[in-house]
Amino acid sequence: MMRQYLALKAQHPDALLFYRMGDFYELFYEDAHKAARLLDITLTRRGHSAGEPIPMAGVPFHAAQNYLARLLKHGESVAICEQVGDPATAKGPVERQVLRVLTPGTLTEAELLPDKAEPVLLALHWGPRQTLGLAWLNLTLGELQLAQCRSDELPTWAVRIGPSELLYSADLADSSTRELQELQRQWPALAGGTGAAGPARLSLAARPAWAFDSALGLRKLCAQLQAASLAGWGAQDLPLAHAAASALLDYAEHTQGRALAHLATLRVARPDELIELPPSTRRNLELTQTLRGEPSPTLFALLDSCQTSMGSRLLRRWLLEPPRNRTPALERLQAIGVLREHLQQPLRQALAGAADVERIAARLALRQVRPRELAGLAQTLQRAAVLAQLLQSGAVPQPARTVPPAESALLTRVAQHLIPPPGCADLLQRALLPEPAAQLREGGVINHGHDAELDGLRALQSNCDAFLLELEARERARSGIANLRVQYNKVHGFYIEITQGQLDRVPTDYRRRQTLKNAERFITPELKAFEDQVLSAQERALAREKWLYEALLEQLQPYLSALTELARALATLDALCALAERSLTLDWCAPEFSLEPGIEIRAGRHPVVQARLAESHTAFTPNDTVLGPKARLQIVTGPNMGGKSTYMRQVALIALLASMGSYVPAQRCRLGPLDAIHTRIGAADDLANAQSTFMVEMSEAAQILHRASAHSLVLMDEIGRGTSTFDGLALASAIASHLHDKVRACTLFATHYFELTRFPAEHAAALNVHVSAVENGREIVFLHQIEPGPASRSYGVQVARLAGVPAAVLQHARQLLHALEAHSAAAQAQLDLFAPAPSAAFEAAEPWDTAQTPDAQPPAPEVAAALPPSALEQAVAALDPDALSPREALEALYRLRQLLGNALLGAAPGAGH
Ligand SMILES: Nc1ncnc2c1ncn2[C@@H]1O[C@H](COP(=O)(O)OP(=O)(O)OP(=O)(O)O)[C@@H](O)[C@H]1O
Repeated sequence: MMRQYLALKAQHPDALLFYRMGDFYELFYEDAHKAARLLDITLTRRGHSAGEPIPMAGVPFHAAQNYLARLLKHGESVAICEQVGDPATAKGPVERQVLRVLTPGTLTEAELLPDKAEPVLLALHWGPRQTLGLAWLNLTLGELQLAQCRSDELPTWAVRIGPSELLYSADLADSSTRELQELQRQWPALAGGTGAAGPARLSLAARPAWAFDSALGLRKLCAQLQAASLAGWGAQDLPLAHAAASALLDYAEHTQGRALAHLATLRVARPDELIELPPSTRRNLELTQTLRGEPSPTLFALLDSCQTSMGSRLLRRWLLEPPRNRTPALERLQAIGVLREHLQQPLRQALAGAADVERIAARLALRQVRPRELAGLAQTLQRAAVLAQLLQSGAVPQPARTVPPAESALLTRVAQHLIPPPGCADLLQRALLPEPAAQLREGGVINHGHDAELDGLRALQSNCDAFLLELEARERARSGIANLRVQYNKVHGFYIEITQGQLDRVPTDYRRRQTLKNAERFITPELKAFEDQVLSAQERALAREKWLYEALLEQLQPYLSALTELARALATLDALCALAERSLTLDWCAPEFSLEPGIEIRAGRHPVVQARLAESHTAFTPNDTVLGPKARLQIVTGPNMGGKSTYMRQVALIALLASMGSYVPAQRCRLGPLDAIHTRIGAADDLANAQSTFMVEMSEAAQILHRASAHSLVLMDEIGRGTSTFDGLALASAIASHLHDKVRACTLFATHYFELTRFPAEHAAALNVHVSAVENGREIVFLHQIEPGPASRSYGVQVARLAGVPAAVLQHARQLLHALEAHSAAAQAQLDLFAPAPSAAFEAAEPWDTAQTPDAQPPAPEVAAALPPSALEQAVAALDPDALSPREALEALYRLRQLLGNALLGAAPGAGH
């Protein structure tokens, strides 16, 4: 047996081998040690090899799923080895075979996968001159994609693809191996942004160098797609990607133990087709994970009111892969518009409870589908027919003012694909019991009336009771033993039981089977013959059911592509209905797109912050944003906690929602072309990688300066904070200048450096805005309203008070602040800079209109001097100190203070100097 084990293990050196022995899967040697450690199961020993005991650990086969899920979560692969021979007839160990290899990137088992996760397998092939071929496979969707890029772009592509497992050639150059190891090490941090709900670990699997063969890859792809060339897919001239695909397909087939019948879609991914959302953006905007790594509260958690996991998975892809081309978004918006009007409710009701047809179709193709999954499919096909009808006829009460569903090309296509392939549902209903057993091995799966032979065998079993009763009556009459009983148990089969007192009346043809204390058990030739027939009927019925089930899977294969389309239509409809529902519930509006670069948002809200505030019945203050070629950079100032980050993030979230084709949390939104959303927000220390806060901050800033374009949206939150004031200020100014002058991206630049509020004075397309706050005695009240002009104060000490800093420290800080303000020449200069700008300028800002006036800047000191004197100034000028008595002087001082108080409270805007 160990020889057999070692031979099988040699074929799967990288996987843990689950070796089936009776009711257990056993692991030996190193595998046993690893499993004992990862699964917390007992390590035992069995027999000896070369004088040493063999380490062994095992898990019961009926509970294996749970253990498998845990191993896969740790990024392990598992080869499942089953007994395929008949123990009764085997000489030596029963024949065993590895029937399936479970790896993180090739899972299809619903019970081993989180509902919303999609495992992706990625293969890489390095070419000459730092080039890289990529091929990746989503086995659930049956979708294969190819791309070629520069090798230094690997992290960006990896984040976009979100693989659970990565294949590379065993003879990879050292430098590339190091790149891969680096990627694997950083993966938990990067994966936080991928939205990959799979393992946070990236499994690396080395494959033999010969598996990466370009010509072979091309042949395999053509064979898979049943085409003579890949030209139709635009994938003919991608030799590096073909080499990667060759290893990918080989590995996928190897793990599934069969060809991938359902894989019929190929796509070539281009670097510039999607709006770039770098890992930092996905993380900072908390798209699918909070900064703490939790799934909620996030934008995706708020959006996902889907009724099915297929819908949720598709919605997640829409969110994380928004295309630059606006056509898909426009189609979705149009469909949402129709659904909002009249169809959303009944469709959502019909969608609830639909089976995961996407995964079922994949598992059907791989012949791994279970009976209950097929029963679920049968029901869902009926549902899909209802949905198609609802969509096509709009068969719900139509309000007078509605657009028929046909107005949406996308809904029309969805409706067509929802019509179940003719014959498929019938076949399933005829072949399967309405509630089949969970496992085929127990029987009870195939329907009555589907197969005459099975019906005959089953009849034999069910006629059994009648026969036994009849036999019992007959034997009682023949022997004259009134309490004679015919019975059955698992160990002894059928027998006739006679109590001790009656033994002398036992007929001569009875053969003794067993002796008990008070009774004897017998068998007769007739009963024996019956037993053989019944027991073999049971076995034959089970074998027949297995055969019929296999035949059913075969009959279903031609429906695969239609089922995959139907799954996609269900997912699309579900995701669209969810977006329609959200837009109604949360009061969102349809965005418009424009060819002019820029973003215009009226009464925009941060959807997640708003939802969180709503829980405590607190209102969210909506804000406007106007960015365009003539007003492309906003310097955002204001007190800590004032709402700067919220404001900046809401702009990015609204732009992203619009780009994915969702309604947006605003009263109006117009969005120009967008190629990327870059963010530099809050420095997270990367201590594990020995990078300081400042280093992280600067490398993120560097990436943005290199990658952003005039069509990008850039959020910079407090850049330069991590170093000394002068260095930080100098860097922040230089970065803002570069973004403004060279990159020309739409930029929101939040800063606590008040010196930067002078920036707009020297840069035509920059303007100051600030979040407002008012002081009420020593209290600070945040208004969260974005207003034109720079902030006048930072309120740091007040915020520290809110945060519970001890009173003595606050008092000390206040004294220091006064001293600093009084003695610093810089502080004097700042006072002029902080004066509010004329408010009219912001109201008028209209980047779509070239005549707008971003140059509405805070008045420069010399301009201020030209203004008419204020009431306070006039009062001071009118004083004649020499002519005042001490008492009059005191009264004058009180009067001046009152005038000063009025000016500071803003009784006369613009006159506070
Ligand atoms: N528009 C708004 N309406 C209502 N509440 C808001 C709004 N914006 C922000 N808030 C509230 O204020 C809190 C602080 O906001 P935010 O983190 O954006 O401030 P900040 O100015 O970036 O602070 P800091 O400078 O300290 O980073 C938020 O958690 C939210 O509760």
